[in-house]
Amino acid sequence: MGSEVVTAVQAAADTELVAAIDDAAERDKVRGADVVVDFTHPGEVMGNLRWLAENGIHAVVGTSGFDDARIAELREVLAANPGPNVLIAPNFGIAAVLMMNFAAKAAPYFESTEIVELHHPNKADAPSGTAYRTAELVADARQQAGAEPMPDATTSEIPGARGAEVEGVRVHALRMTGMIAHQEVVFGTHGETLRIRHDSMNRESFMPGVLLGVRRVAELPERVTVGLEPLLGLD
Ligand SMILES: NC(=O)C1=CN([C@@H]2O[C@H](COP(=O)(O)OP(=O)(O)OC[C@H]3O[C@@H](n4cnc5c(N)ncnc54)[C@H](OP(=O)(O)O)[C@@H]3O)[C@@H](O)[C@H]2O)C=CC1
Ligand SMILES: O=C(O)C1=N[C@H](C(=O)O)C[C@H](O)C1
Repeated sequence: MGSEVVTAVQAAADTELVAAIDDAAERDKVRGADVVVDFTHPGEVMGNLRWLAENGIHAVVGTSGFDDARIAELREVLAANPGPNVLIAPNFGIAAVLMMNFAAKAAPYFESTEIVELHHPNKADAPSGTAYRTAELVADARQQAGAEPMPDATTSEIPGARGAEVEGVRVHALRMTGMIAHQEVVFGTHGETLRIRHDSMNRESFMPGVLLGVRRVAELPERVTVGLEPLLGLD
């Protein structure tokens, strides 16, 4: 993803590349940048964001691994360092953002919702950040609608057979040679099912969203924004 960002930033007429680094020890090279784009590793990103906040640099983050606890920690870091904003996008694909938005809209109309995400086998984390965020959005929409818990009679299970549970929503992760990034949100109710599917065919597809974030992060009203939705008029 870092290489794709370098290409996209260099190709855009209104952005200039300051540096590209792949090691925390090289952070000094990005001093002077207005914005840093972070596609690193869930275990590294918080250290990077702390350093950027302390050095007054806006951050556009694609790295996965953000749960509520991390967001709360980040807000505390930013409160102690006035100035820069952080935009965290679980997925920069515009169609992926729409898929999550449509899933949240559909969720209250179905008894059951489960998420299947499919990625390349080099992915370090499971479930994907996109699946995690989708589960949060679905759970929130169901809660606001007063939905009952989803029916599930499973009493005997080989661990993992029913996937991971994120806020009551089951998430199933596949790692497959030949895949890039894909997700299907499956809804079921009496006599009807609905599937909302998103496919990323290449890594270039994330770049319009990344550039949108780079251009707009400084003007966001919140210090920490999760999701591209406000930049797309979808919030
Ligand atoms: N939001 C979105 O739309 C998308 C998000 N992602 C997410 O982005 C993340 C990265 O994905 P991907 O590019 O495929 O992963 P890669 O492992 O291919 O790349 C990560 C890079 O970050 C480097 N790195 C590790 N630590 C640091 C650090 N502290 N500072 C700077 N660089 C560092 C790694 O170096 P080294 O190899 O030497 O460790 C490596 O070059 C994942 O969490 C993934 O889920 C991916 C695609 C889209
Ligand atoms: O690692 C990836 O490839 C991707 N990571 C993000 C995620 O965890 O959701 C976004 C996209 O799915 C590609």
